[in-house]
Amino acid sequence: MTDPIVVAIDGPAGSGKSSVSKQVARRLGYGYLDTGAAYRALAWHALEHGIDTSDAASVLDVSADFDYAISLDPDAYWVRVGQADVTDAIREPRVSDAVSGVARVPAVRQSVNALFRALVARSGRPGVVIEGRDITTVVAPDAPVRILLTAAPEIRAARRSAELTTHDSATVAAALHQRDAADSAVVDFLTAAPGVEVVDSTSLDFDQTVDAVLGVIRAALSVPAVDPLQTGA
Ligand SMILES: Nc1ncnc2c1ncn2[C@@H]1O[C@H](COP(=O)(O)OP(=O)(O)OP(=O)(O)O)[C@@H](O)[C@H]1O
Ligand SMILES: Nc1ccn([C@@H]2O[C@H](COP(=O)(O)O)[C@@H](O)[C@H]2O)c(=O)n1
Repeated sequence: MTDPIVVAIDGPAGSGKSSVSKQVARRLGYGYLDTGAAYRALAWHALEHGIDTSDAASVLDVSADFDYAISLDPDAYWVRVGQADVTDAIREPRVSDAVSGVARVPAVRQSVNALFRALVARSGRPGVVIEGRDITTVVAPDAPVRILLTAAPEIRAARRSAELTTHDSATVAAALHQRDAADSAVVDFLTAAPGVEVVDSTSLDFDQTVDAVLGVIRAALSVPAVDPLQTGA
């Protein structure tokens, strides 16, 4: 079997990476791999064990019994740690606040990156849209399609705030920007590496952003502008 086509997408928090990538994967019949979910699940696992995620040695310790699984099906997305379905739990603000500590541990990054490559290779799909922070530069630097998905910081904060209606918008915005600052000290996802196409969704709605990303993919892969899923054929 041939290796799947890899569409690599990076970007800051709230730029639309997961929602847009999932929809793009659906439209192309590709798999969808959310790499942030692995870091979030490990942060959740560490919190369950009462670990301080800013302590790298403790994070490494707890990662030894981290039994992680994720679905690459964009229509049936789930994340598990052992027998626990953590799909929703890993989106909680307490996990978002803790995740950067986990993600800055080099041994953790190496281990999850190897897992991501293995998941893509055995996906059984013609292609996989894989999104995160270092996909275009570290995980899949040779991918035929590499995109940096951005949006103005205040727009990203407003979109995230609209999702987390139980939290006040200033708190949500501060947490999002703080996470970006911590994460960007580890990997650069704010500037496009050479050969990476920028899609700025600041003044695009969701469907327009999906179309813009599909346009970049089609141009890179020389795929016709009309696909069967889009026309309902
Ligand atoms: N172009 C867009 N216009 C309007 N809303 C959008 C657009 N793109 C994404 N959204 C919405 O913004 C919110 C954040 O998007 P999403 O969760 O996909 O971002 P993300 O980059 O994966 O964030 P994080 O890195 O924090 O997980 C979602 O509610 C999503 O539906
Ligand atoms: N390739 C990646 C992906 C994610 N991270 C870290 O995980 C956190 C959660 O990611 P989301 O995409 O779900 O927001 C993120 O804040 C990073 O700390 C990463 O380091 N590399």
